[in-house]
Amino acid sequence: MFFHGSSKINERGHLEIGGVDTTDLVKEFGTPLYVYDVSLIRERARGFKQTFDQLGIKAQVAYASKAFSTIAMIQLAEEEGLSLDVVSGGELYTAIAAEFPVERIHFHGNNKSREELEMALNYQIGCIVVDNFYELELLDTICAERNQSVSILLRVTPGIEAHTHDYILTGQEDSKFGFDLQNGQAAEALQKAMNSEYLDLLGVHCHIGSQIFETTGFLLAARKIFSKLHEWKETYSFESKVLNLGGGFGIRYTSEDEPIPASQYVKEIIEEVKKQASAFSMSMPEIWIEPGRSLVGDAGTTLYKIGSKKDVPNVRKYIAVDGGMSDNIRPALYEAKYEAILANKPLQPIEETVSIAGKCCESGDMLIWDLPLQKTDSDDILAVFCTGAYGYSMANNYNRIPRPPVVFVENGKAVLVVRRETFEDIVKQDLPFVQRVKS
Ligand SMILES: Cc1ncc(COP(=O)(O)O)c(C=O)c1O
Ligand SMILES: N[C@@H](CCCC[NH3+])C(=O)O
Repeated sequence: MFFHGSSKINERGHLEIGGVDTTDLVKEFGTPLYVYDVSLIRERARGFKQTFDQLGIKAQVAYASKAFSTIAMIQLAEEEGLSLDVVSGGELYTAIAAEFPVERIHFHGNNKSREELEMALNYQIGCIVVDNFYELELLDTICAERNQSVSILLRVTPGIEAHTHDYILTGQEDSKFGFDLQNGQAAEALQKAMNSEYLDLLGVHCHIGSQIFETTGFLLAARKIFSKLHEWKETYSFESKVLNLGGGFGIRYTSEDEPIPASQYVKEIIEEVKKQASAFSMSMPEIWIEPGRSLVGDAGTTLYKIGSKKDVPNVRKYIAVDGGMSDNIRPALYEAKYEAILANKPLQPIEETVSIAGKCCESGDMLIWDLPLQKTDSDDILAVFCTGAYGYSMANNYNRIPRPPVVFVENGKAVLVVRRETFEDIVKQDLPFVQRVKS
């Protein structure tokens, strides 16, 4: 079993995170419960930033807030000097509610609405990452109506098949995202942006996918982009001030995963960009990256209570917990794998192999298949590791299950940063169809 960050087994023989006993967390906040190890998030953020600083490279490390967007998390990103990537009006609203410095906010998305673009312009955020011709024209029109300029990047698709799950690939030619680099669309977008009175084109952006374990894809993307940038310099006298290479750095969900350290991704990317810049006699652009998962993924642990069991003799033993695909849809969506232990008795000998089921009304609502575990009793606490990215942010109310609360732990203190949803919250938006007359 691999323990992340400050997670360890304490003298009471319980799982402890951030200096707080998880059984105490359960007593205070109930289950299911998302627990975040704040010092691990800080460590990850500093790791990225320090690598750029040590190598003297002008950079922005933007937290891709889609991985886990809450006011507290955005405040933490601000404290750590990160920039912020948002992909919707809701994520932008959260950033504004957290009073995140607007000049460090970058707005992504393949179908931003007029309202969302206007919201970004109202707040005068740092940069809009333009994804397609529709958006390019719409943004230009809105800016002209308001006589307001805005900094933009163009999202390009370099035609790279990174090695990851198909659903989280984004840099390939057949993708809904970005302007194709090879077929002339990116060059057409470049000219349109350069001809606009209101769009200040800072450079290009690309994001090749998520949960990527090798640097090859990033380096290949940098090479392809540079060769285009060189062409664009010769043809259009365009020089990219910024090169944003996105996020996607892989993390260790299970002991089979072997991610490389964040610093290595960054060092290799920098080396390649330097090499390309010098080969084409171009000036070194500012490098931006957008990690999401690698900042928060392994800092999150979900605590569940064990409930019902079902033995299918000679086949499998199902053990159900009080959450499931409503708080972690990743196993159902991507066949994502997780590791888990019993937080209240992790030192007891492993006695059986069980499969952890959620409580939703779906056969596919399975959190972990074939997990070696201690003998369980009802009310034992199951801790599933590495749920910090795309867990809470993709949580839903399927079966009208309230979303769990989020607790930040650090230096022996626990702070509730998202309260548990209630049944009242769940019906809050509902309106009656039939008006009941009170007698
Ligand atoms: C444009 C963009 N930037 C950054 C990210 C963050 O990716 P990850 O969480 O894998 O670092 C994503 C998600 O894949 C993305 O689409
Ligand atoms: N939501 C995905 C990653 C997609 C990232 C967004 N472009 C996951 O849980 O792994």
